[in-house]
Amino acid sequence: MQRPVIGVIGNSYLINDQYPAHAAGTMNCEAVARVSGGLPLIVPSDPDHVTVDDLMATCDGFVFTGGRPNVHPEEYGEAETPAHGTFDRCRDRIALPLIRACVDAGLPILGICRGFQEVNVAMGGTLHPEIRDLEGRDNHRMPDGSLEEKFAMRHEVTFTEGGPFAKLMGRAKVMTNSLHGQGIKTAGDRIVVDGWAPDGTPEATYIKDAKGFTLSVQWHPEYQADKDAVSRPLFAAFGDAARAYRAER
Ligand SMILES: N[C@@H](CCC(=O)NCCCC(=O)O)C(=O)O
Repeated sequence: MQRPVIGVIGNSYLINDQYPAHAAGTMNCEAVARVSGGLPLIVPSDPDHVTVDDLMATCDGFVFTGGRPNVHPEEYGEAETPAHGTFDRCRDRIALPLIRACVDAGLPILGICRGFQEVNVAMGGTLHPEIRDLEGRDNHRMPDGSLEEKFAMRHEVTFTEGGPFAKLMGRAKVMTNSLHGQGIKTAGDRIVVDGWAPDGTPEATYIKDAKGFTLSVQWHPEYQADKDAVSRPLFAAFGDAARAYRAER
């Protein structure tokens, strides 16, 4: 069977501060190709170029990747403030309806960092603009330094005993990296938080009663996914779900 086609939801960049480009991190495509066994297809996140129907007809799964710009707070009914940072309204306009359509259709999705936050907002949840400013919460932002230092293990994540993440990982606690400023404030409809950082920040979710794969994580499993004992089962299970979806349709 042909490999499942995995839409890798991209971000907008200005190369050399001048040349507009749609791109997705190489690590995401490597994880999809090497660990999920899928064909990575980078998606330009702009409703002028792609539609939800086009994408669903083409792809057997989607990775909603990380990205610096935050989901616009209007998407969850809050007014914009300086704390909300920068936005990518084009990605919001594709990613949020695409997530809802995939959940309805049972098409597998994997949310990563910004993608994890998008899944929550798409289902009606809200976000804190800056979790390190909250009482008792830690700084989860990306550290300075080399790529190795940025993606180094930073904190434990504890999963619900017997939940899908604990079953997938074969253990209730794992170590993860951490490269985000925002976090889930209220969980959306059917969003089940299944893993937490030591400060209580939600780190792993799934969508209750969804027909397809819906696991999402606040950390970045795409970093060295083929070598990492936490990333590997996640991308492998996502690939299995996309293969099953492709075989069925
Ligand atoms: N904007 C959100 C999400 C953070 C996130 O996805 N970080 C990864 C950035 C990787 C990149 O620059 O491509 C937040 O800060 O919470």
